[in-house]
Amino acid sequence: MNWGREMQGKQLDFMPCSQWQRELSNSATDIEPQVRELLDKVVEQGDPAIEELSQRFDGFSPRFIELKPYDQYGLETGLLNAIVAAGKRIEAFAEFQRKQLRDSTYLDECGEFGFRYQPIERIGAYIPGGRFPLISTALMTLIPAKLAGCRERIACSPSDHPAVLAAASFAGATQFIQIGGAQAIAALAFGYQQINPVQMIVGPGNQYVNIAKQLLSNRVQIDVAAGPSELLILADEEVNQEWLIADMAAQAEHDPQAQSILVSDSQSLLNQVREQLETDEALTELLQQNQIVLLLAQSIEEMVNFSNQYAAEHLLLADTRIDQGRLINFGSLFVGENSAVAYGDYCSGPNHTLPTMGTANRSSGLSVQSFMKLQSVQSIHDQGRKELSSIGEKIAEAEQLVWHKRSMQVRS
Ligand SMILES: NC(=O)c1ccc[n+]([C@@H]2O[C@H](COP(=O)([O-])OP(=O)(O)OC[C@H]3O[C@@H](n4cnc5c(N)ncnc54)[C@H](O)[C@@H]3O)[C@@H](O)[C@H]2O)c1
Ligand SMILES: [Zn+2]
Repeated sequence: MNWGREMQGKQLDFMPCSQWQRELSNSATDIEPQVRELLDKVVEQGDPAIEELSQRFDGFSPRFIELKPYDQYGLETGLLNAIVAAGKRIEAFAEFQRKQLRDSTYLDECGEFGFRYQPIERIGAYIPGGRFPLISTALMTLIPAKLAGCRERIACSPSDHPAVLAAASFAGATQFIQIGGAQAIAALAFGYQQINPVQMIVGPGNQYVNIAKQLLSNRVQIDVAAGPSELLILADEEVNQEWLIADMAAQAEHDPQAQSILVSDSQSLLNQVREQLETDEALTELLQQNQIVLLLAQSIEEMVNFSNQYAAEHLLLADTRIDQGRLINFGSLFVGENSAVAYGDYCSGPNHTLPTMGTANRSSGLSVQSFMKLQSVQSIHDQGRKELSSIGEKIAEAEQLVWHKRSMQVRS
């Protein structure tokens, strides 16, 4: 059924949100063998393979670029100030997060037990640069890593755009390598020249980058599955339609597969939005390509349920009837129509690297915590030895692990 089209002069209903299914892209699997081959080549040949791939796909050899202070790249003042202002806000949020991550212990009759946060020592941040130099990605990946306390923070990008270098410098990259694609991910994971293999790789990228990260995820920690951008808006009749239309078009412009969905229980709102979209050729096209989707809910309840089941990367709550506490699955929640997702993309503070494709129902976006390990620490005191032996020995006996039993027995 062709929802949203006119038939014999009569508007059909909008597609009910209960019938909407997210389309899962399988295009990534097509190039997987190709990326696997590139990585195998690096495993076999090492640095020369990385150089050859960089020449083949980008026409240059990887280059270590020494970063200057961020204000020495000759950037136009307005842009430089904006990078600094955005960077400071992202840093303030990361610092706030860092402060919440407190090491902690408790004492009981057996000893002292606790946990501590430990930064991952060496991380790599991929900053895409094929199509656009992504200034904000440099800030969003490197700043939390710095605040977490990661000792080495290696930025890789095929771009040597001065704004990317300035942002990487402001964000505290300890090294910068101009290298792109799967070969950049390989260089980070296996090491390259003076670079030792990193323990974690973050940052978005095209399919070559993402598949390389996934294929190497048994060697290195990787960040969220950041697929095409998604926006879900829950709206009531009072919303500013012009603002929401701009928000939907904004997330759709990230990528031809990016998608913005508006869900409302008001058919009249959806009708008005559709009418406005259809006054513009480009916006009509987004509607026809399903990059903007308008869905009708039967009730507020259904809007909440849809949102929780869809688990959007970005969720904009533009409906004063819905309590934000009822929304449980999203990458980042934007409350109220003032809160444009574009602010979050660039400069409000919280991270823009977020889970997509429904993975927000089980995973989180990038944060200071992503760059840290949670370690447990225990210290048993004299009285505790006896107490714990009396418990553990019995279990070891049942498991027939004699030396386990013995190691407790000798202490009891
Ligand atoms: N989800 C997010 O948060 C987020 C944010 C920003 C960007 N992105 C995504 O990042 C991507 C950026 O892509 P991009 O291409 O502009 O830059 P990129 O830096 O990710 O990729 C460019 C590199 O790809 C490699 N490459 C290109 N063609 C190749 C081929 N045929 N075989 C092997 N390697 C090849 C080259 O080495 C090149 O340097 C976009 O898809 C964008 O949507 C996502
Ligand atoms: Zn965006």
